[in-house]
Amino acid sequence: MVLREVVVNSEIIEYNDISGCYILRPWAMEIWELLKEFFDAEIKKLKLKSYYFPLFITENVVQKKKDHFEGFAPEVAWVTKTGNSELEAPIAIRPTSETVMYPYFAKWIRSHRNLPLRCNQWCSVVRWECSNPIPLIRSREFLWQEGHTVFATKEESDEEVLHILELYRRIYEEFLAVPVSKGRKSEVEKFAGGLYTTSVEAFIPNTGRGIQAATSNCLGQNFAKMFEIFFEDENDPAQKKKEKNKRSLVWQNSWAYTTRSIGVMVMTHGDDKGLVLPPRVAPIQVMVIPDPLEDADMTAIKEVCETIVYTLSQAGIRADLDARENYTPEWKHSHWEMKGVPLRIEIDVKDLANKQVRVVRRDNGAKVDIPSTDLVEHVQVLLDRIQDSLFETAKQKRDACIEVVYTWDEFTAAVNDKKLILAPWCDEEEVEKDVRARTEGDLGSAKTLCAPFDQPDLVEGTVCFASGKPAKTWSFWGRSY
Ligand SMILES: O=C1CCCN[C@@H]1CCCn1cnc2cc(F)c(Cl)cc2c1=O
Ligand SMILES: [Mg+2]
Repeated sequence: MVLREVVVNSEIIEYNDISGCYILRPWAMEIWELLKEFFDAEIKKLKLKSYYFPLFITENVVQKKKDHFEGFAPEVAWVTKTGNSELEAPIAIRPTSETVMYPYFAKWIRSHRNLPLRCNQWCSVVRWECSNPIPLIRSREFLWQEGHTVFATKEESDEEVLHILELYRRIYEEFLAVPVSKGRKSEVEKFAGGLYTTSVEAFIPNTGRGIQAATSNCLGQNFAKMFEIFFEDENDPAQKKKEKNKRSLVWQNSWAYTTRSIGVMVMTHGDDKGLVLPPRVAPIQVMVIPDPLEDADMTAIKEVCETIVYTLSQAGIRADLDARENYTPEWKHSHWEMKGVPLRIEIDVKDLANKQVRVVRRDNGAKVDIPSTDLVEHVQVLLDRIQDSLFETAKQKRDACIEVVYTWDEFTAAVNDKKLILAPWCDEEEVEKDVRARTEGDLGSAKTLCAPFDQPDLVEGTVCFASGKPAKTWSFWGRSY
């Protein structure tokens, strides 16, 4: 089932009249909140502080940095009037918050005692992209967190970039059960204003496209120069000798993940019955459904169901009961399968008599009768097994798509076979641009996804698949979202 159908049928998304804008319904927001709960707790351990900066950016601020943002100008949405009166100067809606935040970082940072400054905000951003919108994957407004941190030294900055990247890997692999590759973006793909960009990259086997899952940038001192963010570093011996107020430029990072993560999960695990939710992000992990025969004692069955829901909930399992009388059990089974609920518990009079329940797994359809005595342990074991099985299955599928190539012909064949390509590369920008040009097609061109930190051996003398020059690094290539 295609993404658009799954997200609507599973009640994750409702389409809205503005193209590229979507309503996130509870089934999406509860997943987002489970991810946020984990990530926010982790960054609070790193002493990140919560901020909220304005949605609006004055034109002169955006124009002042226009050289930096010139490539993005077409995506910026502007407010030009209120009521019937034109605004004197148009106001931009934030597509990202560097230009909103950094003038204040410059104001707030005077000495090294103000450092590190660690700012995170949970908000939405607007990017009026014109390429075809895809719910959750490419929308004109999306939810994200954006972390913006400021350090006195490059070492602190480098270390945090990787710490945050590991949190993003955990979000995908431990919660969404999506395998991702950590790596470094090429000079062409990196955040233009930064020093280097690291990312976690996912891959969608069905479409054969890579997708950037989250990004963690080291900005170096580039934005410090642009926004004049200095600090007086009494510890710097050089400053002792020179004039008192010799100041140093700060080192900065910025990092984000978005509601795109939910879309990647849907595409990774969905099947022809609809959504398949990894238990750790399932708003409901177990749905209890009474399965009465005609003249069954409904009250007795319902009581048992309510006790089961209560017992599971007390154990911290997100369980619910669907005892609606206006729907048949069969309707309910397919409804909750469509919504991807990991486990279904069916109760009928036979189960009542045998003091057991029937548990059905959403991921592989397995049915098992378990005693209603040690139900909690059984259910928790099953949920953990589903979580691991979804990840392992997705990892095998993704790994089966990886193709190692050494020549141009092997490369183009692999692109057409919708593979995730691993190729030795000379790491030259011009060569990457050339590959993109030469692979242009109606399905889009191939580009670098990342140079994985986990590098295979690069045998001496290996040449770049595209240029024939000495290869410097292995890189993932492919079509992408
Ligand atoms: O990736 C992150 C982590 C969180 C904070 N931001 C950076 C860079 C974002 C790049 N980027 C991405 N998209 C943009 C769209 C725009 F319209 C404008 Cl004006 C700027 C940008 C832009 O800078
Ligand atoms: Mg963009």
